[in-house]
Formats: sequence, structure tokens, C-alpha cells
Amino acid sequence: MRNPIYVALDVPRADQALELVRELAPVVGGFKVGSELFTAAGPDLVRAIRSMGAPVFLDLKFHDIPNTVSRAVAAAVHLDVQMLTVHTLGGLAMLQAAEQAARQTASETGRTAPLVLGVTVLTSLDGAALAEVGCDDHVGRQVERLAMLAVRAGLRGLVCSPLEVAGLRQLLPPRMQLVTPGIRPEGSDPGDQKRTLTPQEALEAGADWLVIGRPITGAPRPREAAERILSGLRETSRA
Ligand SMILES: O=c1ccn([C@@H]2O[C@H](COP(=O)(O)O)[C@@H](O)[C@H]2O)c(=O)[nH]1
Repeated sequence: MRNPIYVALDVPRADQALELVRELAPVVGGFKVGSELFTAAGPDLVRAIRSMGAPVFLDLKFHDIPNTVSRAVAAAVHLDVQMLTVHTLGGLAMLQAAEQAARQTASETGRTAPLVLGVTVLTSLDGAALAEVGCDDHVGRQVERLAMLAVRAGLRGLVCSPLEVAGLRQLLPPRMQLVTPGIRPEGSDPGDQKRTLTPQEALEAGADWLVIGRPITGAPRPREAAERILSGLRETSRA
């Protein structure tokens, strides 16, 4: 079984992040660098993780005019990241510009183009929160609508909650990779996440990659927590 776990390195300092990478690299599939860590430690931290041989998911959720987003994506390709995020709410032209910048910059630099993931509806939102910002309060419908926009734009992946994965699999072309945060092992604290499933449930529903932060990084022994999750996944995949 391919290791589907990306650990969210939501820590404030580079030394803490690199310590987690050293400890967890043998038991997870890659590492996600988000706004907190990137703002604190910047591109050097991404380069340091890549130099340790680990895949990086740069989760900065670009949402801006097409020109700005395409330039940000090109900069991310130069960092040699394997996945990055853009908000689908940025619109069709922005999504197309992001995908094109990823492919073009990768071909100019001789790299593999990173997977540009369209973030649909954040896993911290429920129907009521969507209505507050003027969107369809039916989460599944809103996710599907944004997912189809991402397909039209030529994207090859999406971020959604594990609850939407099974429905999206019926709808989307097989090329679309589904990346799911909102993963909570049985009994763990949901925190600010509203739409969650366990790691096993998410994989069974058809998720390709699981983003897991606090259930691993907030555990007293992060490596043991990651190993427990992975062995649960292996048992399910053998069953
Ligand atoms: O819809 C989304 C998009 C991104 N995230 C990010 O994933 C991790 C989840 O961390 P946990 O500690 O496991 O909750 C975090 O970095 C978010 O920024 C998300 O949760 N939902």
C-alpha cells in the first residue's frame, strides 16, 4: 500500500518542523507546509524538507487575480513541491492560469508539474457558515459545483472533506486526485473541524491522500500516533 499520509506541520518554528520531519519521515508519505510555518520560516524551510528527500505539499491556498496566482504557482514550482493549493472560489480564469503556470514552469525547469489542488469548501465550514458568506448552504452541492469548475479548468486534484469523497467519485473523471483534511481517528478531538471521518473511512470512501495534523503532531509521541494510524490503514487495505 502506498503511504497516503501527509502530516500538517502546523508549528511556529523551522527547528520544530524539521524535528518532526526527522521523526516522522520513515512512517508517513509527506509533509504539508501551511500558512503559519511558511510565514515564519519561508522557502528555506521548504528547501530543507526537500533536501531530506520528503515530498512537500505547499498549502498556501492562493486566491487572487490570475496573473498574481500564476506567478505564485511558478515560484512554488521552483521550490520543487509535489502539491499546492488554490481556492476554487478564485474562479475559472484563475484556476486555468494556475494549472498552466504549473505545467509551463515545470517543463521549463525539467521538473514534474506539481498537483494543483482546488480547495472546494473548507472542512471547518458547515451549511450555516456557508450561508453566512452567501453560498449554497448545502455543503455537498457547493463542493460538487466547485469541483466541476476545477475539472473545467483542467485541474488534476481537489481538497474536500472525506464526507464528500464518495459522491465526488461518482461525478469526477478518474484523473482527479482527492486530498482530504478533516481526518480524525476514533475518539480524537475534532477541534475546529466540522466535516470529519476516520482515516480508514476516508480511504474506503476513495480518498487518495489524507492530511493529518494535530492527531499526530499534538500527540505525546507523534511517531507512535502516526504508526498507529498507518497500521489501521494497512489492516483495512488487507481486509
Ligand atoms: O479544507 C481544509 C483545507 C486545509 N486544511 C488544512 O489541513 C490541516 C488539518 O490539520 P488538523 O490539525 O488535522 O485539523 C491544517 O493544516 C489545515 O490548514 C483543512 O483543515 N481543511
